[in-house]
Amino acid sequence: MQTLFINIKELLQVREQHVDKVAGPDMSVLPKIDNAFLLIENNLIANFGVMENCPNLPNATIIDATGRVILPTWVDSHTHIVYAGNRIQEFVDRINGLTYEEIANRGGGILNSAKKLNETSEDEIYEQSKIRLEEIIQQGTGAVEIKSGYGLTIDGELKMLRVIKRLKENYPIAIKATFLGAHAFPLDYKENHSGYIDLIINEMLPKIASENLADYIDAFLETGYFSVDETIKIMEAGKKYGLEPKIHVNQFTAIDGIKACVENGALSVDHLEIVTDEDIEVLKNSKTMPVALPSCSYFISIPYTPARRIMNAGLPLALATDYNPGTTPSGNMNFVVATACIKMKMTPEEAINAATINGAYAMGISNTHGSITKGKKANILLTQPLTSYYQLPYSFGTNLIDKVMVEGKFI
Ligand SMILES: N=CN[C@@H](CCC(=O)O)C(=O)O
Ligand SMILES: [Zn+2]
Repeated sequence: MQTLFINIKELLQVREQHVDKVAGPDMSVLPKIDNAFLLIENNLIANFGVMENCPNLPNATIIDATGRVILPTWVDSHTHIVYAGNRIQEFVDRINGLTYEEIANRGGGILNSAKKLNETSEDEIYEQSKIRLEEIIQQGTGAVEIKSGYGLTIDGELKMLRVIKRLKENYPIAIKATFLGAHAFPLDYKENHSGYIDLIINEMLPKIASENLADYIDAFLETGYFSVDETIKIMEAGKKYGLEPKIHVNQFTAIDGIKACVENGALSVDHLEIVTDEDIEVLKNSKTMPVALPSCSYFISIPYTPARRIMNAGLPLALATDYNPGTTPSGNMNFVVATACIKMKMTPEEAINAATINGAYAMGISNTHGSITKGKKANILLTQPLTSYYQLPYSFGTNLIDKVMVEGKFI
């Protein structure tokens, strides 16, 4: 089956040669073709170029994209979309002056979600979560990483990961599962951290590995949550089962966690709202992708990740949503890209690179996703007619996505 898009106003993120990520000054380069064609064959990108070279294909389905922009679907490398219920009351409590930390100290926060999750059946969690997955696909996300971490019990964590597995089986987009048992210490282990870490390492991980339920391992490395040494233990244990680390770090405090993550070969370090010069130094010459989550900064009023400092140091940067019930009840990558431009002063080119090819790197799929490259998955966004792609972040409150194609099929 062939689909041929013709007269595309701007075809973005065109990479003739494979790149797995872009860093430093290269982030400001977003290769594009004006007045382009794009040929999809079955589920793959088969060809593209300027309209003068457009092939004549009488059997193809022709789509006239006059005035419209086409780009790869967003790659959201950090979410927690499998959860039960919501935390709307905490949202109002924060408006009334409580901080995220104060709410957590009162038994709210992650423990509040864990209580709800453990009281909810797997089927019900699946039903609630699939609504969010369907929503983000319509908003243009074509690949997503989903974490556990609201179980904090053996059964709860397994339940979450089985829901993620069902989502993987039932939806066409690429999904990676991350085991986040080390998200918070359950109340029973408040004074017995080593007991909970033993539970993760000796009970949860072997079961998860035997059912092949996770691709990555995560921990919330933060003051008041998991220390550097505790996180190192978790990362080392995960790696023994083939789970590469992707770690929550430097959200509220900088405690040399990034160094530990880099030394343990983390694929990504995520949040980075508070970053020291030493943190930036250790990321240089590493394979670790820094990931910024601007919707989280927006929603709970914490600093934005210093994108310019990171990119000026020659580093790459990815953007993701962090969709979760506590700090970011939104999975809209269009909003993430716009907020990165408006609040983090990323250029549209940098933000789109961060939300496509670098996001793909941060979920280990840049061979197949994140750019318009021959042989990659036919995952593309067709916009409404636009002045130019600058309108994507500029008209930040307007839905400019007309159609989403995943693996060659419109969703
Ligand atoms: N910071 C840690 N985890 C989530 C929030 C978890 C929650 O509050 O439910 C995050 O990435 O923001
Ligand atoms: Zn998160």
